Formats: sequence, C-alpha cells, structure tokens
Amino acid sequence: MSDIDNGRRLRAVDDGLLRRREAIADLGDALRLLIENATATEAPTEELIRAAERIRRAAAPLGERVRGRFESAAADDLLGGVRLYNPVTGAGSAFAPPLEISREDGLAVGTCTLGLAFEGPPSYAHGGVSAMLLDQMLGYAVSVSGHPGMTGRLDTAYRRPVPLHTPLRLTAEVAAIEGRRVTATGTIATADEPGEVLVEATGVFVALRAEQAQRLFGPVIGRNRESRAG
Ligand SMILES: CCCCCCCCCCCCCCCC(=O)SCCNC(=O)CCNC(=O)[C@H](O)C(C)(C)COP(=O)(O)OP(=O)(O)OC[C@H]1O[C@@H](n2cnc3c(N)ncnc32)[C@H](O)[C@@H]1OP(=O)(O)O
Repeated sequence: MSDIDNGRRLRAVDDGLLRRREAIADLGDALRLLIENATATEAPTEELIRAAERIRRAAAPLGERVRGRFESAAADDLLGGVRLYNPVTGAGSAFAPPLEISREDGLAVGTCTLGLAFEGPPSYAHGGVSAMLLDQMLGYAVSVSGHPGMTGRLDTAYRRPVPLHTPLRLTAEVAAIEGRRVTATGTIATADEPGEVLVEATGVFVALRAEQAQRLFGPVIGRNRESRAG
C-alpha cells in the first residue's frame, strides 16, 4: 500500500471514529432528555405505559453487541483521557449532567446545570450529586497537575443548598503534593454568584504503586492493548 493510500485509510479511520463519537454524544443527549422528561412528566398513565413499551423496543438493538466489564468502549481513548461514558463528564452517559471542565489560569473550572433527575431536597440537588461533581473536579485538577491518583478521601461541607435548573460554576485546584498523596480543594457556586460558595470539598488522592495499578487495572490495560493490536 502506498503512503497516500495509507494516509487515506488513516483519515477514513479518523473520520469513522469522529462520526461514532458524535453519534454517541447525540444518543447521550437523547437519553438525557428522556430521563429529564420521564422525571418531570405528569403525562396520563396510559402514556407512561406506552412509553415504557417503546423505550424497551428502542433499547433492544443496542443490547445486541455489548462490551464486558474489562473492555473499554471502542470510541474511548483511555490514555488520551477520552471517556465518553464517564458518569459525570461523559457526552454519551445518560446519567452525566454532563459537567464540562476546562482550565483557567491554573484553576479547573466546571460548568453544568442540574435537572429534576438530580433532586434531593425539593428543588435542590441531592448531596451525593454535589459530592460526585466535586470528586470529578478535584480528580481532574489532580490529573492535570501530572500526579494522577485515586480518591482516598473526600470531605464535603454543604454550606447552602444547590439549586436545580440554575447554571453552576465549579472550581478545583491542587493544594499540596506530599509523596504519593495529593490534596485538592474545590467549590460549587452558581454562575450568577460565583463568590457565594454553596458546597466546598477537600480531597486526598493517592498515586498507585506500579504493582497496585497492575492488580487493579491489569485486565483492562491488557484488553486495550489486544484491541489496538488487532
Ligand atoms: C494529563 C492528562 C489529563 C487528562 C484529564 C483527565 C481527567 C480525568 C479526571 C478523572 C477524575 C476522576 C475522579 C474520580 C476518581 C475516583 O472516583 S477513584 C474511585 C474511588 N476511589 C477508590 O476506589 C479508591 C479505593 N482505595 C484504594 O484503592 C486504596 O485505599 C488507595 C487509595 C489506592 C490507597 O491505598 P494504598 O496505596 O495501599 O495506601 P497506603 O500505601 O496505605 O497509603 C499511601 C499514602 O496515602 C495515604 N492515604 C491512603 N488512603 C488515604 C485516605 N483514605 N485518606 C488520607 N490519606 C490516605 C497514606 O496515609 C499514605 O501516605 P504516606 O504515608 O505515604 O504519606
């Protein structure tokens, strides 16, 4: 195969992957709309019965070819940090708000709006959801600092309730690195009043020893290598 042919083939692979990622994000959007509408609905009972039947029919073909616990999604790039089904940030996750994170002058900044599916106390976010968002924010700050680790501890202080249907602004940054331990802090506020902290968190992330990483993630890393080679 000539270089040009090979170049075209690689381009086609990239286009195919791009198209798949867009399709996954579009399916994620549709599923999030479904979850929000199904949570907010006051439609007649007969409509709920019909909807359940239609949703089961739509789900069946997706279940015909599925991956197992140790297989990454074909459209993911684990080493490049692409995780389309991450339950907090993944564009393909039905469950994710999704939270969007970027870096602004060394600070990790996240944005999202929570719908009724995330309700705890009436009209406000469930406390576990706030902790989940902050775990991801802190984990991101720790990863981009070049010292990735797993959450060993996450302390959250709930100062004010987090309103639903309100654009939120989250922040996170690394506070200290001591050997394998990285401490990070973060906050949740509304986008309109970023100075009024609603929830704050401090987390300790622990870098894995090589033998620990192999024990915990060996089967996933092995499968990933096999699928790249094949
Ligand atoms: C650059 C590219 C960017 C791309 C951008 C990608 C962004 C990508 C964002 C991902 C963001 C994901 C964010 C979610 C992250 C999860 O959700 S991780 C999942 C939840 N966490 C877990 O499941 C962890 C479960 N726990 C464990 O596996 C083990 O307990 C741990 C945490 C690995 C530690 O085990 P260990 O290594 O045996 O612990 P050990 O040797 O006893 O302790 C090591 C050190 O850590 C300390 N330590 C251990 N546990 C704790 C604790 N609970 N509290 C305080 N200190 C502790 C020890 O005191 C010790 O300190 P030193 O004595 O060395 O000073």
